[in-house]
Amino acid sequence: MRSNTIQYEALAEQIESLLRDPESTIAQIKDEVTRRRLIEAGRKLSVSLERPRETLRRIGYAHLQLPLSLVGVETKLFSASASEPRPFSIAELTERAGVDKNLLKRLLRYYQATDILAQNDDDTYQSTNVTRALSNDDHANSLRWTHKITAQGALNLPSWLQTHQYSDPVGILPTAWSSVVPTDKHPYEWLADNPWALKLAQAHMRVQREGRPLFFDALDFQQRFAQNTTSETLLFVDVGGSTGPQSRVLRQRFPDLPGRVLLQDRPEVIEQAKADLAAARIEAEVYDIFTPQPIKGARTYYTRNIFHAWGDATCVEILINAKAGLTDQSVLLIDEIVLPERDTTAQGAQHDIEVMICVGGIERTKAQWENLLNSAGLKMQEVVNYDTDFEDSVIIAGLGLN
Ligand SMILES: C[S@@+](CC[C@H](N)C(=O)[O-])C[C@H]1O[C@@H](n2cnc3c(N)ncnc32)[C@H](O)[C@@H]1O
Repeated sequence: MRSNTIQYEALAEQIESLLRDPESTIAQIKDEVTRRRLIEAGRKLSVSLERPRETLRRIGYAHLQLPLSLVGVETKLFSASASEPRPFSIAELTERAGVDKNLLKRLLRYYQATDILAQNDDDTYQSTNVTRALSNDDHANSLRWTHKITAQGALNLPSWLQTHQYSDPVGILPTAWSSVVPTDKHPYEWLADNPWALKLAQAHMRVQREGRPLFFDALDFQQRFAQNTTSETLLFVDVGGSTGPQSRVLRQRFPDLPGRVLLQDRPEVIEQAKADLAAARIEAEVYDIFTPQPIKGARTYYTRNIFHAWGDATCVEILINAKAGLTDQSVLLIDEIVLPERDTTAQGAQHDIEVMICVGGIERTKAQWENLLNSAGLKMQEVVNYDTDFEDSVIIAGLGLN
């Protein structure tokens, strides 16, 4: 019945007409929900129409995307072609990228065929939204991180899981990644010894958050946690806050809110970030989450993407240490993915595998979170989902149910 009413040829022509001028298509789609629906529907339709050999090609050649993208980044081919909104000849790109002309023609053929660059005629190419996305410094560092770290572990995952008899690798060291890197240190210790990798990791974390909503968008921080404060009130303790993206947002959104904002992290991170943080009115101190929280009675203790790096027993230890700071007036705000029991998004599931590979971590469901909190003698008060694409949520926990 349904197949009689749908005109598939007309539908294909309609989609092709959208692709003839992608820039104006993007400009015409005004709302984010429709844009996301089109992306998901297009992706799922494409997979569901595949014949077996097409499935094999999609999966079997996926490994080329990352290294080939990195070649375009490192040669500055992408940044050169995205520098101006006009076509570039192969001769011009050869000069800018410093790549042999014959090699460049082969690379450009791959980039055109995989929609990374658009080809205008035999000899000219022009940037697209994809080329522009790959031209940004943080994005380049995120690709370098993925290439050097996550991809190595991902390629090693089948044999690593087999070696571990396919047990759930939560909290197991060495991880799939560190088993291919010459170190017996925990990945965080290894990062501390390798500043080049720490820089890439921080760029990767920034990029992952780009354009995504924040918990501040779903919760009125001032209304909920910052009534009747003075300049001495400890408003927000950003535990494992890295370079302080969230503390900065708090200061920017509530510039006149009286109270202190304090960021805690490992020594090498604090050393690198403290001058910048001070300029943004954020105090910084070294604190190890494996010791009891020395700051007592702050309004909020905030952690983002900390617990997903650790197994359950370690998380309970960190929570018990966090509890040492809490009073009845305090809450713990745990900003992490909370996976649904069914129909998880690809983004949420990919993050789970990424933390498994890199640090032996796990993204958890609501029931798993509640279990962890109860084991540490804490109560889950509320879970506020603020990004359905990534399953991002903030869990509000405390000494009691409130
Ligand atoms: C995935 S990053 C999250 C950073 C930040 N919360 C954010 O969301 O952008 C994890 C952070 O935990 C910090 N960390 C790891 N081990 C720690 C420890 N033992 N004590 C304090 N911080 C730690 C790392 O240095 C890093 O900044």
